[in-house]
Amino acid sequence: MSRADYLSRLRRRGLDQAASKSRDVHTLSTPTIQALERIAKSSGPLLHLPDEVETEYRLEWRIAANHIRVMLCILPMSVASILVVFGETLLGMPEPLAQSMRLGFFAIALPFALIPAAIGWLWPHSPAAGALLAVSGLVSLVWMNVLLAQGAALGYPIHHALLPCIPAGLVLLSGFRFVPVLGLIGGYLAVDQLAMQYLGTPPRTPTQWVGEITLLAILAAAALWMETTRRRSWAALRLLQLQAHQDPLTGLRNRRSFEQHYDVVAAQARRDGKRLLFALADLDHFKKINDRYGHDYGDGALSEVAVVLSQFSRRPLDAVARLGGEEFALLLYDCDPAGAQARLDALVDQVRALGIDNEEAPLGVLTISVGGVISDGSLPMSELYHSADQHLYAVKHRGRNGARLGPIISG
Ligand SMILES: Nc1nc2c(ncn2[C@@H]2O[C@H](COP(=O)(O)OP(=O)(O)OP(=O)(O)O)[C@@H](O)[C@H]2O)c(=O)[nH]1
Repeated sequence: MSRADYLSRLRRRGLDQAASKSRDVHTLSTPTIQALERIAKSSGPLLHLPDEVETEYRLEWRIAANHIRVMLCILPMSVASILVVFGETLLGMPEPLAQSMRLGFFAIALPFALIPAAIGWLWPHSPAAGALLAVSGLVSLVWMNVLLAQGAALGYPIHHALLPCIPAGLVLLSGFRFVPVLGLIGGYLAVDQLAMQYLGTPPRTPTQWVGEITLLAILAAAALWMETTRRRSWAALRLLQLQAHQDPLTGLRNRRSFEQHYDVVAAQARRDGKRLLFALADLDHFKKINDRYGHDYGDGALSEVAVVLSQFSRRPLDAVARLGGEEFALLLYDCDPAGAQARLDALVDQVRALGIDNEEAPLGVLTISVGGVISDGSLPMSELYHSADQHLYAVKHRGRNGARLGPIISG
């Protein structure tokens, strides 16, 4: 089964949630890492993140900004509802205008603000809330223009300054994202022109125009600045995250990242009644390599073994890590004993087949010893580690270059 097929099957079963919870923070391509490094140091505007991480950035931002966006939808609407309900008494509005205001507010503005707020609350991953808010802003703008025209006809002029409050609010709700903000400003100006032409909104004075255009330009500049700063900090944070979870020599997960991943995978295995393979792999006579060929050669050997190991981690919930020194760990989700034994044997064969010189070792090449256990996810990783280590020790004891799989263990 190809990786794409497997991913779509996972999605159907809802496992992708677990995979994304334990996001493979260390698996970014070298060009992406280099681009992130450039962005983190750059002082230029509008930094474009590499495609590999752009979606991740947007998703994280959408989720992080969600609560505040929901609050921003609800709070101004609550204040506006008071003004709208008591418009006649508080603002001395003529009755027909107050009536249209109430109608427009409860039929258009309020639902158009509350529905996106609810969508954002219930489905924070979805981009629908943002899109709906933009539509809601434009519809509210048309409604405001109708009120302006009606106010002028009734001799109760409503100030034009109320109009740019709508794009200003939307810019805030968009989290000052530059491209959507430009779209909003364009939409605002278009609705404005159409309203003047077809709804009879009174034209602005030149000073009003200057004020309005200046405000829109300030909003656009603020969005550009915020978006650039945010992208730069995100790139720096992503690099830090990468370093905190990655072994610098081999690029594999480090122990911390592996332990976090194990917790997620174990919980998923318990939920789905699946088994997982946990294996410890330790290079044989590695000290002889360092002593005979030097530390750099040893480092190269570790990197090559890491490449072999990473090929055994094919599914989204699988993982491979360098726990320290010449010790590696492998975690395979949904693995039965026969499959597990076959993979561990293949690992041993493939490391030996690398043919990395180790003249002072019995076989003349670098080999690996592996101890593994299968569990149902009910045990903490420390117990699997302890058990796998005993099997690994047994392999070392009986001459190395082999794999031993223990019986299934559970809590
Ligand atoms: N080159 C290099 N060597 C490392 C690194 N980390 C640990 N080592 C070396 O790995 C060697 C481990 O030696 P031992 O623990 O005696 O294990 P071994 O020689 O592989 O013997 P067995 O495990 O019993 O087969 C030591 O010489 C460490 O210095 C590293 O990052 N790079």
